[in-house]
Amino acid sequence: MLRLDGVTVRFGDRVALDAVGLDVEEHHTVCVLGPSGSGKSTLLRVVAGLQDADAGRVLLSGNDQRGVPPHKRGVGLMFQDHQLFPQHDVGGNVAFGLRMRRTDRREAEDRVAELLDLVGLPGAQRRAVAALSGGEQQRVALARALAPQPRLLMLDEPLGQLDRSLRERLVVELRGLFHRLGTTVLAVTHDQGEAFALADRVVVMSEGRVAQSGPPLEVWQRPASEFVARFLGFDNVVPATVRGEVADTPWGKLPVPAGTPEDADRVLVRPTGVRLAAPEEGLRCTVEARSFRGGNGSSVTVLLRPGDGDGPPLEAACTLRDAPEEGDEVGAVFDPRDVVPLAA
Ligand SMILES: Nc1ncnc2c1ncn2[C@@H]1O[C@H](COP(=O)(O)OP(=O)(O)OP(=O)(O)O)[C@@H](O)[C@H]1O
Repeated sequence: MLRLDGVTVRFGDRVALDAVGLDVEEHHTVCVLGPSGSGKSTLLRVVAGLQDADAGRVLLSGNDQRGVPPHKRGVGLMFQDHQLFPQHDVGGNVAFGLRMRRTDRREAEDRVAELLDLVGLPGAQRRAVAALSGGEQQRVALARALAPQPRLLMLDEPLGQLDRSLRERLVVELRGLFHRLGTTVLAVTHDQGEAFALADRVVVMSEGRVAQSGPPLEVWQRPASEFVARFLGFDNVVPATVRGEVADTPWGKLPVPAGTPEDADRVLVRPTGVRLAAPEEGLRCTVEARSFRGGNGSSVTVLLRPGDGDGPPLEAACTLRDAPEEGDEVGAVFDPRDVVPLAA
């Protein structure tokens, strides 16, 4: 459906996109994830035709889009701040794209009603947009973007402005909606939770390049680099020398999976892979801090200071019931399944 091939965009001497390659399959949702300034919005703008590429090609259904104006690309774009028209009511907003295409009035009314049902705002046609909550405005913006039935729907921080509980609910609803409609979606977000919940595939960007791309679970389980690991919130990353099934690290010799390439020069230890045992077992540590994370497992993150005090701190995850107190001495035992070698 969509292919980017070596797309480069420069602003003066700043490279916003650096030879980006990306594929979005029909009916799939792809989420582009990355820190501020990594080039996410520029990527959407290039696909929409709002920004020219300095090099490379954008193909939609196999056709090079060079020179094709935005309104002829058949893509829908929903921006971060949803930009509803305050002078129009909800129905007028949703019907906007249909009016532009001179859709028959009766047909447009039916389509608007159908879309408002879909986004959970049945019968809201005559309501003023200013009188809607943030979440309701977001739904109207979504209905408006879906109305002209774009072959590709692009969302820029679709849930950016909303509070956490509403976002978590909407993300589940959106995923269901896109699956039912068979919509092909390219979304941009800096929120990894949102990306992982919404996407069939995530693309992590760093400084205008694709740092990693793959199914959410794969990226989560096997971050390709220290950058991706840290961006996903993993802080247990240390230098390592790999020999066979052992990595030599500041936390001692850690088990790594068989077949780990010896050019791996650091390892990530997922906090869930650090088991807390008696001090004489494993790496001796002092509990420096603990913070309650909530959630169903009542999880606690425990910050450990290894014995001699000069090694890097180590994070462990455990349940509230098993959490040691600050100042306790414990032994850290590493589970090889949660030790992830990172490529140089
Ligand atoms: N019109 C412009 N003129 C000059 N530089 C620009 C322009 N648009 C973007 N940039 C620069 O290009 C880089 C990528 O910007 P972009 O907006 O694509 O990042 P982003 O990942 O979407 O960031 P954010 O999450 O903050 O929206 C940034 O360094 C930005 O400053």
